[in-house]
Parts: sequence; C-alpha cells; structure tokens
Amino acid sequence: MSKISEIEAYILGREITSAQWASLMVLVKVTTSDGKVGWGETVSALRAEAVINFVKKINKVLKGSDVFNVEKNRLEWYKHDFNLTISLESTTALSAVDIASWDIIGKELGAPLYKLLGGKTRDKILVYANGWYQNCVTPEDFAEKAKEVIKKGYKALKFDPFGSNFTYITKRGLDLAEKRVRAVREAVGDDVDILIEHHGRFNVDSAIAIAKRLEKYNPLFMEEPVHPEDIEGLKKYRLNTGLKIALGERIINKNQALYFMKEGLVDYLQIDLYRIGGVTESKKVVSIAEAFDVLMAFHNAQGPILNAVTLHMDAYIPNFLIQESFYDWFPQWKKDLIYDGTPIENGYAIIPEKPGIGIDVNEKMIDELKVKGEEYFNPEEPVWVVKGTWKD
Ligand SMILES: O=C(O)C(=O)C[C@H](O)[C@H](O)CO
Ligand SMILES: [Mg+2]
Repeated sequence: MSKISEIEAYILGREITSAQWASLMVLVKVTTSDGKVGWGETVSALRAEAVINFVKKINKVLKGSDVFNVEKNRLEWYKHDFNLTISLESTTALSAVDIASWDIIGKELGAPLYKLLGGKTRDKILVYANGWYQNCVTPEDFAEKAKEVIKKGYKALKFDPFGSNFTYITKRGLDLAEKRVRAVREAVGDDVDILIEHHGRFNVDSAIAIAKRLEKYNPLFMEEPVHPEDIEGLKKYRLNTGLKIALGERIINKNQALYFMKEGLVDYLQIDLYRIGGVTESKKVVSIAEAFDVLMAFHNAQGPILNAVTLHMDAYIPNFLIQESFYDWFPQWKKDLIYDGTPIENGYAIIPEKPGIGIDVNEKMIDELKVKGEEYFNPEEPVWVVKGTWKD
C-alpha cells in the first residue's frame, strides 16, 4: 500500500504573457509514505488562494489513504465537503490531487497513464492552436498571426473575434467580427478548420445573429455561444442555427454534462480535467458522451501538466474530435518548470511515454516562482480574454 503522506500546493507565476488566466499555476505535489511523488496542476482564475485552502483541507482528509484508491478518496472528500459538486474551488482542488494520484499510480506500475486507461486508439493527437492571437485587433492582425500558426503546421485554430462586446453584440461589433473571421479564413484557406470562441458571453439573439453572419466561413464549431447558464437560450440557438455547438469548460460534475447531452444541446464536449474532478471523473464523462454519440474536445488552457494528462485521455478515448493546445504559447517559465517532451509536430501532439503522466518538475524553481501577495488582477481587461484583444 502506498499511503499519502503529504499534499502540498503552491501558487506560482511570473509575468502576464498570453493571457491573465494562464499566467498563474497552482502546482500540487502528492508524496507517499514510501517516497513516491506525483504532480498535479490546477488554477481557477481569481480563485487561486481559495483553491490552495481547499487543497490544505483535502490534505487533512486524505493523509494516510492509499493513493491507488482514487474512487474511495473522492468519496471521502465528498463526505466532508457538502458542496463538492457545486463548488468550482473544491472540484478544482480535488482534480489536481486526483491527477497527482494517477501520476503516482502510473509510476508505481511503470506504465504511461494511457496504458492504464485503455491503451492507444490513435498514435498522435490532432490539436488546434489557441493563444496565438495576442494583441490582435484589426482583421489584418488576425490574418498575419493566423498565417504564422499555419506555417507551424497546425491544421486548426480557435479564436474569439468579438472584442469587447458583452451580452449584446452591436452592429459594429458584428461587422468587425465578420471581417476578422473572413480575414482568417482567407489567410488559412479552406483546408484549415477555424473554431469560433464566444466565451459564453452573449444573449441568444446576439448569438443567433452571429451564427447567421459567420456560417458562410464554415466554422468547425461555435463554442459557448450563449451565457453558460442560459439553457433556454441554447435551446433557441439550436432551433435557429445549423452550426455545431461545443461547450463544457464550465461543467463541474458528470450530471451537468449528462444533462446537456440528454437535451441534445452539445455536439462536442469540452470538459476540463482540472474542473471536473481529474482523470477519475473525466473517464466517466467520456463514457456517457460515447453513449450519446458526442465527441470529446477537451478544454486545455493551462500548463504542461494538464496538457500532458489530457493527452493521455485523448490517446485512449473512442470518441475523439480534436484537442485544444496552448503548447507553443505557454509562458517560458512553465516550460522551464515542467518538461514533458510532448511538442506539437505538424499539427499533432505526441503522446507522453514515460511512466505516470510523463512529466518532470524542476523543483529548484518553485521558491523563485512563488507568488507573493494577492493574485494579479487587471480591471482593464477580463481575465478570460487572450491578452490585448478586448478592443474594437
Ligand atoms: O480555451 C478556452 O476555450 C477558453 O475559453 C479559455 C478561457 O478564457 C479560460 O479557460 C478562462 O479561465
Ligand atoms: Mg472556451
């Protein structure tokens, strides 16, 4: 038995690079009584301190438990946290502990994680680029940066062309969004997929107007077209557009995911391992999605640990569409802290092959990267925006 002896968590960061939300990392380290170490990563923008506090509580509850018992350990924490399945902070903290536990399990068994989950259904993972359009404002800015992405070999890219429009889209906002999307389509040609990110910020009539304007550019999907809680709006959107709907990054339990699928409101599911409960809960959601013929397109906007563990999921799942990747736009400090050997080659990510998640952490950097004082917050640009794009 490999007993959990300590769960530690650190808030790390340096400069604000591609986006505010991606400039922090909550690094979680699980150590066992026989000296094994596993790593997890998480962060929920504006909530880093709260997440750290949850990790401290989970540490108190799970100390002494067998690290292999991921289901039992989840239930144990659920028993203590009445609000687990309705709290982003709590699921986020538990997710990182779960991921670190699976890292240890893989290391103990000498197997890369994907071999424990279902083996390889594919040898490489088709990805789409995100984070590439920092400081893009004019259609020409978008076109120029999009060309650079394609030059790197990417076959698909995602972006948010809506600037500072929120809830309502103005006529000007709609015109500018169309120009930006047209510029990207012309820059990348017809063989590259473009994915439209709405960041769940529109009312349904604005979202439908957007869909009608943008459908001629043949987007692979429309992501979070309406506010995430607006189920009735999403139903109306479904009835009034023929475009594919992707969503899921704000889903924090499997029953919510089931609801969207049962109602036929999602084509491509974008849960994130750090919000849903790690590998343990993600596996269940993948299977529910398979039964509904829904394909997976995991959300993956944080750092190298989450990127690597998500690739293990992508390797085995039967219902795979495409994988989000910020890999080439990670801040340098994340690449120096965590080295994983999973670069993107010609638009595909390589599956990690080392035992566990297959990453190493340069622990010497931890002290230097610890964030002192409060989590950074810029009231001029919302945290969820790619840096320098909240402009028209
Ligand atoms: O990558 C995506 O799909 C995003 O929507 C990125 C978000 O802005 C980010 O996850 C917000 O925390
Ligand atoms: Mg998104």
